Amino acid sequence: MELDKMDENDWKYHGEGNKSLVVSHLQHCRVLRLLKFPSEDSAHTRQTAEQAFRHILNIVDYSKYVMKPLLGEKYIHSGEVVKLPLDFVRQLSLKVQQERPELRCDKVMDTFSGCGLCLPNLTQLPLHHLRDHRPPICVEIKPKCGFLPFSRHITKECKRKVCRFCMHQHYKLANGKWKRLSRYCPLDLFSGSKQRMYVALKNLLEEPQNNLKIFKGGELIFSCKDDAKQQPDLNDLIQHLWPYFPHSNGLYNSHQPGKAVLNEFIQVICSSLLSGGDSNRSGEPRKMHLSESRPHCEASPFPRDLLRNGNHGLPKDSVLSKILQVQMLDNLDIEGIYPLYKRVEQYLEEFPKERNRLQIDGPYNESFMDTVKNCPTEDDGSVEYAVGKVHQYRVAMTAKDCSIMITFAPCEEDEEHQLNLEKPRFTYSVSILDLDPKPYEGIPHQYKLDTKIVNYYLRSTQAPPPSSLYKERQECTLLFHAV
Ligand SMILES: O=P(O)(O)O[C@@H]1[C@@H](OP(=O)(O)O)[C@H](OP(=O)(O)O)[C@H](O)[C@H](OP(=O)(O)O)[C@H]1OP(=O)(O)O
Ligand SMILES: Nc1ncnc2c1ncn2[C@@H]1O[C@H](COP(=O)(O)OP(=O)(O)OP(=O)(O)O)[C@@H](O)[C@H]1O
Repeated sequence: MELDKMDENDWKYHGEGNKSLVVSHLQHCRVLRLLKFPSEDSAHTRQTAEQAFRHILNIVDYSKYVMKPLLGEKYIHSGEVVKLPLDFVRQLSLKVQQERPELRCDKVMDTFSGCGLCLPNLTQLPLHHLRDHRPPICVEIKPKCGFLPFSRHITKECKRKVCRFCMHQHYKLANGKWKRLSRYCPLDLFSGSKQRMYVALKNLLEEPQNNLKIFKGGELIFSCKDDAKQQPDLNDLIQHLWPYFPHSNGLYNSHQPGKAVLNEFIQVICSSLLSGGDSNRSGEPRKMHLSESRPHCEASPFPRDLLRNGNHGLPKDSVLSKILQVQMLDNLDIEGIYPLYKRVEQYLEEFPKERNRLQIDGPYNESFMDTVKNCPTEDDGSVEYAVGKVHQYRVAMTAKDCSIMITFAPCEEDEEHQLNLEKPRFTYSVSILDLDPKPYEGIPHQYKLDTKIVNYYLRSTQAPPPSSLYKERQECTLLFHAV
């Protein structure tokens, strides 16, 4: 890719989140990730190219020196910062505008700094794997927080029983962010039990929201609809998946062949999420167990009587286990972190120059990583302890908001990295993306949001219904029983 010969016609819109917009190259397996800003915020126009460059460099350093050592080399692609011609970025911004979903248009692409991040296109597989005519399928999952908080600082008992994702659903529905509740529960996905993972993935397929996207040959084929009222088309997905699971025709006596295809598809996803674990002497994968946290969320639709105390847990080096371990660096919960944040703030008010030494805004290097790894377990009242815990919390927040990309394609018998399934065989790769640092200044917002989510959940699930509704409830108990 020659940076001085960039042509917007070589790129197309690929996707976006809250903070960045991604375009993919038409020929090469590359994407460009460009930052976005609130459209009403003209302040970013004053951000110098130098500051923007530093910002993106911080993102790369954080991925390289903090997240990579914690999550494992093999899952992370940190990318490189590139300086792009301003004219190219402006033309690109105009070109992609019509493709952007309406709900993301509250922000505009950064067309001022000329800085971007160049990464491998993870929805594709490197060419040498592609001996088959069927293009790779890529499943992107944003799993969110996979454990129940266990901190002694928690003041609301429900946080120990119902996971943040399930509680947050009620708040999102009330705010109009989504039109239907998702039945996905992260604790099921992170359980390591194939049954529970199956249910979690099935629920993601039924209501993907922003937690599931599927690509075929790099093109998005399944996600939440732009019009949130519409449900995604599972039949359409099945049509796309048929050629990858041809023998599923024979399963289920062909009564529900579509169901068999989805069933196999889910199994492939489960296997890749659980793969990568090393084995102990008897060949059994080493497991990670959640000793500190209750392993089941009371709001999950998974039937309680099917919960067994079997030896589940996640294989130790699997992508899910790696992410969960980093998420669990948040062992004080926001309720325990907020007072420590205030301790740091007070200290910085007195000694503003200490901000750099304490690496509040980076740089994200080995020394930052040392503070994260070697933070004392007991509070000695020092600012160092407070900063260490705040750093750990922010790292955990990144892991709670990252995405996993599983890309697989049919392969030939002798290829490495095969999923260990009877038939068919796939070559696959698993990566973790969106590993940006979460801002230190975001902590007060997190504290308020946590209170809102919990209070809203308690009000919406425990409040006595309005009197007229109550009458109806008594008359039709069968229809209105609590879920
Ligand atoms: O707070 P949450 O759990 O709602 O997470 C936010 C995400 O919402 P979600 O609940 O996944 O739909 C949110 O995602 P969406 O914009 O809703 O797709 C962002 O990922 C946000 O991170 P950032 O501010 O862009 O760095 C996320 O904010 P952080 O809390 O990770 O900073
Ligand atoms: N390296 C990559 N290869 C392929 N697709 C990518 C890559 N990086 C990002 N994408 C796509 O672009 C989308 C947006 O990217 P990303 O999640 O990094 O945005 P974000 O704005 O940081 O997200 P968030 O809303 O979580 O803050 C992703 O959901 C994914 O589909």
